[in-house]
Amino acid sequence: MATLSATQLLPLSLPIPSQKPRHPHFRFQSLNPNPRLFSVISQVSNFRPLHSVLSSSPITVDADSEDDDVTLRRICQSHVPDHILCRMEELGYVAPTPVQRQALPTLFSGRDCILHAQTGSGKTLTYLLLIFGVVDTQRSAVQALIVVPTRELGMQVTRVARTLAAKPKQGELEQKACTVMALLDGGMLTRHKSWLKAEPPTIVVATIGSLCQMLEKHIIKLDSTRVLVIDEVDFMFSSKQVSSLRKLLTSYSSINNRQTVFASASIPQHRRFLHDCIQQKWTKNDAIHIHVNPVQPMPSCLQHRFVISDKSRRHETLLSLLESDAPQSGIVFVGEQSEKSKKAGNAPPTTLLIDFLKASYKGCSDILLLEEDMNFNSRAASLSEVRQGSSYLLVSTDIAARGVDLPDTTHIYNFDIPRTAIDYLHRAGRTGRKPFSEKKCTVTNIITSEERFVLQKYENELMFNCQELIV
Ligand SMILES: Nc1ncnc2c1ncn2[C@@H]1O[C@H](COP(=O)(O)OP(=O)(O)OP(=O)(O)O)[C@@H](O)[C@H]1O
Repeated sequence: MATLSATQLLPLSLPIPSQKPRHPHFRFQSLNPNPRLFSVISQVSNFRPLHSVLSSSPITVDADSEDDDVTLRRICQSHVPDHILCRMEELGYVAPTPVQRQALPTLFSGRDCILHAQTGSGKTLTYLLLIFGVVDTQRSAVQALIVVPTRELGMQVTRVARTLAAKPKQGELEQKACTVMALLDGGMLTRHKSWLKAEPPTIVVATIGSLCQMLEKHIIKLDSTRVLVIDEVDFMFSSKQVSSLRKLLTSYSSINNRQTVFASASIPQHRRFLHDCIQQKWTKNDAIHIHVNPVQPMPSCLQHRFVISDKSRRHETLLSLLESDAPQSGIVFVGEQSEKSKKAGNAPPTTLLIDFLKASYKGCSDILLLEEDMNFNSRAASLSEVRQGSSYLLVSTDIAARGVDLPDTTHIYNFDIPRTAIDYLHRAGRTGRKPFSEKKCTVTNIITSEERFVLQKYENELMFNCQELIV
């Protein structure tokens, strides 16, 4: 069966970070920079999974059963309507990913949950299955709310939800189809207002700005909301909109009426976060942290490389990398333009790079740009072109680093080194997104010799090895 040894369910009685962990196994939660310890951790935790020694945890998760053949249908059977399960299988979701296997039974039990699992591990389907299990499509009210950081991620989640919720075939069921509204920055809020007034959708996928506008004007009501999901929760709490988020969690809806789910591949200081969730009443007291594969924060199918290049020669270095890799589909991440450079009237680095690639790289006809400064329509056009194309090269800022699911991406290039290890994890996680595939995907960093120590720091924090490549 799949190794579930690293699965760790943290119960309420967690030590807050300033305290010494109550149980020595808690040390496995931290990202240990020592690669030797990595194997020790695996062995020890194999020997004694944490949740098996924590008798205070009232939840037994089915996912740890010795059943290799467990299917998503079996896990969801008595919770999710059959037509959703059929649709799910038609879409190819048959076997559960580790996070689905581990989290769904807990979610169906009604507990608030922090879903903490690798990029591309299937967290979206996990919380959507919970939602489909809870909502009653006969009722005309917003019963589930999913909050996302960007319009791009919102469109993607909406698309998956709508695909799963596709109207049951005629005569099959008398059930009304589940309606899904995308209430996202850059959308036509007047149209949404009329829709919300006429017949509220069952599920709303929203960015916090647009949502709060609707809440302040009392156009959207959350009294009937039974599930609230905050996706990319660590990013949301570190964004400028944190006060709106707090308000949403405590004033606009109440923990007693809803089940709260937080999801991300990175939750720094997760024990403190869980503690805060309970203290601040963002979740109920028995909220649980489900951490899948904590000893390996990034998918194992990723190969990491670096190339040392002079700043002034990075365009040429990237070009020779592309020519030798000939990637089927890739994303090139470029850092944001500094304020100083903007004030000096310089062209953005993304524009300079895309112009260079269009003029000199012949390996791909679809070279596209995605960045914050583009208008929403152009951003949507870029992404939909990328989704339709069989081969693409997307030049993007970190706007594409969180949540965006382009499963065919085989290569990531960090043209500029990410600012933090967490940014590295999310950029790298735009590839290796086929849960049951063994196919290797590549992450390549173009760095200066001075930046080598920064990359080394990320390697230690995220426990991966980066091989030097000479071009
Ligand atoms: N059970 C499954 N079987 C096959 N594919 C799956 C399954 N669950 C999810 N997927 C696919 O895995 C990919 C990644 O899923 P998803 O976008 O939910 O990842 P995520 O965990 O939210 O990642 P991130 O942290 O990067 O946002 C998607 O293309 C999705 O269709």
